[in-house]
Amino acid sequence: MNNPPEFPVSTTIFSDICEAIADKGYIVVHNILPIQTLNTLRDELAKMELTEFKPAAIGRHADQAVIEEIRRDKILWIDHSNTFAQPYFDWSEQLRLAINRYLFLGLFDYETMFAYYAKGAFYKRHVDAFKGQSNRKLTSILYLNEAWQPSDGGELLMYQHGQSVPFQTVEPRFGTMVIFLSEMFPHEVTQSNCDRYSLTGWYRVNEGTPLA
Ligand SMILES: O=C(O)CCC(=O)C(=O)O
Ligand SMILES: [Fe+2]
Repeated sequence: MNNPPEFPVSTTIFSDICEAIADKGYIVVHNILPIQTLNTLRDELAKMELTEFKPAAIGRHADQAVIEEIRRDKILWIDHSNTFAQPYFDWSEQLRLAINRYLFLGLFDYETMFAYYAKGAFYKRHVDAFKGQSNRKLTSILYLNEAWQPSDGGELLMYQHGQSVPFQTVEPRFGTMVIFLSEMFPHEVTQSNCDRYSLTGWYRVNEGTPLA
């Protein structure tokens, strides 16, 4: 067996993530980013007018009534023009390079959005990418809810395909990140009983890259 590539000492978390993705397809990590980075993301998110958040869509063909049956979150795409998120983008880029080096996934770029679930919002069971139909390969979700309580709901439930009992429940606590292969796990967000904030990203392969 080949030795895994070496990682800089300060980034052993990347090797842990790569190993977990290779082994079981997902990982949940707590306190994943420096507290300053998390605080900045939370502060900037709080400053953004919630009116800037738009109801999320699902594919091209569903009408708004159908969408609201499936998901009630509101989203706001962010990119490099949002300079406050640079440390987050730098970290995400290091992860992309590590994954490509270790797993040869050919991740090409990264799209990311803030998601806001108001009281009562949810997202029914779905997969982020269908095999052969999407260039989304890897999903990352960073939670930014400081005083989260179990009674607040809004949990991420992860399923194996064909199973109706979740194998993993993730509480959307401040600084927790879940990373998973986008095609591999159906998942849902249970009804949130209070405001719930997250930063969701998808690593994509290049359009035109044949999907395995
Ligand atoms: O916020 C979460 O826990 C999951 C969100 C999700 O599944 C999605 O945006 O596709
Ligand atoms: Fe999803």
